[in-house]
Amino acid sequence: MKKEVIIATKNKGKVKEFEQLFAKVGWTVRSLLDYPDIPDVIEDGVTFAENAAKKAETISNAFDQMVIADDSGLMVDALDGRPGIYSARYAGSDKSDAANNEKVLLELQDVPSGERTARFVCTIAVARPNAKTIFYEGTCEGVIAREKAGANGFGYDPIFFIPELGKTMAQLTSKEKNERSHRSMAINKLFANQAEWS
Ligand SMILES: O=c1nc[nH]c2c1ncn2[C@H]1C[C@H](O)[C@@H](COP(=O)(O)OP(=O)(O)OP(=O)(O)O)O1
Ligand SMILES: [Mg+2]
Repeated sequence: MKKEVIIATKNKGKVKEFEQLFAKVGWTVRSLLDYPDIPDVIEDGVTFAENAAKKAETISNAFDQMVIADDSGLMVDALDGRPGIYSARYAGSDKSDAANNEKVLLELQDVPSGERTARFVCTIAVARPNAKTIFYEGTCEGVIAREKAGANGFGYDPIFFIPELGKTMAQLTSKEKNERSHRSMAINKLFANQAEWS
């Protein structure tokens, strides 16, 4: 039988990437996009891990089965790590990627090239009935560009420039993004440690 995993997310960009990443091991992905009536989980933790755990555990309790959640975001050194856990709603409650990107670009307007370092962080939580939630983290280093470039991906991808490739994350193919992204690094750890959760 084909294996199936539930990911506690409503983010279409994440769902697409998880589908691609889990396809490598022959698993299919269900997400909260398949269950539109499930209310949003309030992300009131103070760390990526707390928010990931809350999303995974709430939905695991609802389905009484293993559920994976992803809490992720952009940490900009010149902004003392912001937007961090507030990445999704950085420019307001409507979670607009365009507005979030504009806000970061504006805040970094006067920051010189050498000081625009940033990283994407992804914490994945695996929640199971009657078991301790476990976590896998991945990061991806880059710098904040001067302007948006590229149309692939989602979120802050158009302003996240990877110097070694000379491209923003949004200029990468999904295969290229999946070879280096914070999300794929966390998922690789999850796959490598399957004995811990299955
Ligand atoms: O690969 C990425 N490429 C670009 N931007 C990214 C990426 N990964 C996370 N991000 C940004 C998007 C969002 O502004 C925030 C995640 O916020 P986060 O709360 O984890 O997700 P969300 O609210 O969009 O969906 P959900 O909570 O249902 O999983 O970080
Ligand atoms: Mg969220």
